[in-house]
Amino acid sequence: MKPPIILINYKAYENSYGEKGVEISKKIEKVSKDYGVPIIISVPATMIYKLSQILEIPVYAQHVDALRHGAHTGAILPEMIKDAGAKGSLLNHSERKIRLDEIHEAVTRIRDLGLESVVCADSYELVHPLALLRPNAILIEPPELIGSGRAVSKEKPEVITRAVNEIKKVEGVYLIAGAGITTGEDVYKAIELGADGIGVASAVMKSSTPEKIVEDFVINALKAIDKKK
Ligand SMILES: O=C(CO)COP(=O)(O)O
Repeated sequence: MKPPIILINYKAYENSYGEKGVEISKKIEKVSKDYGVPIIISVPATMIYKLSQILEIPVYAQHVDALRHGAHTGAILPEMIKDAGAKGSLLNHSERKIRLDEIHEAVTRIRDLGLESVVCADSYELVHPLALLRPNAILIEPPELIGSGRAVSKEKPEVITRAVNEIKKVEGVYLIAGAGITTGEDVYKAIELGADGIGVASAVMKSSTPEKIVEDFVINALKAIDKKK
């Protein structure tokens, strides 16, 4: 059975960068190693190099610009995140949306560079069309539940089940679910509903004991996967 996918999006929370960013990342890596479960962290662009140097878990960017080398002030190109040590990037997050043609270009360039992409979808209807672009995974997240503490798996389980049906139309693309994931039970439920894993931000980034939250998520993800066997 393949391991669950756990993606922690640091966003721009206070402990997403600097010494605090290093500290939380080391704690997350320890849980990943203790349980043998890969945990992806998507970090601010300024932290990619530093964290890639000291960690073995996959470090992702939170966004890339689908642009080529040239006169683009402030741009973050796929080549730049690769050079900094990133293994991949999130794309099209609700808080950082890009156009469909930009998603297509970014996914293709990221793949050509040997990196991975996780494309966010804010409704299940977009899961199939976005999966046709062949990212590594789609992250389904109803925007109204993001940061709410009300988990998609409990509040809108039908979004996950419908997204799971959509992803089946395309082979080899994983489906992960996020928005409001707070407890181990939320994680268990998401995987029970058919997701390959979860995406999370605030429950981890705003916790005073993030390692305990992540451990609880991992234990429950493993339990849910085990039950599916
Ligand atoms: O946007 C998210 C992950 O990308 C989810 O955010 P929350 O876990 O804070 O709801």
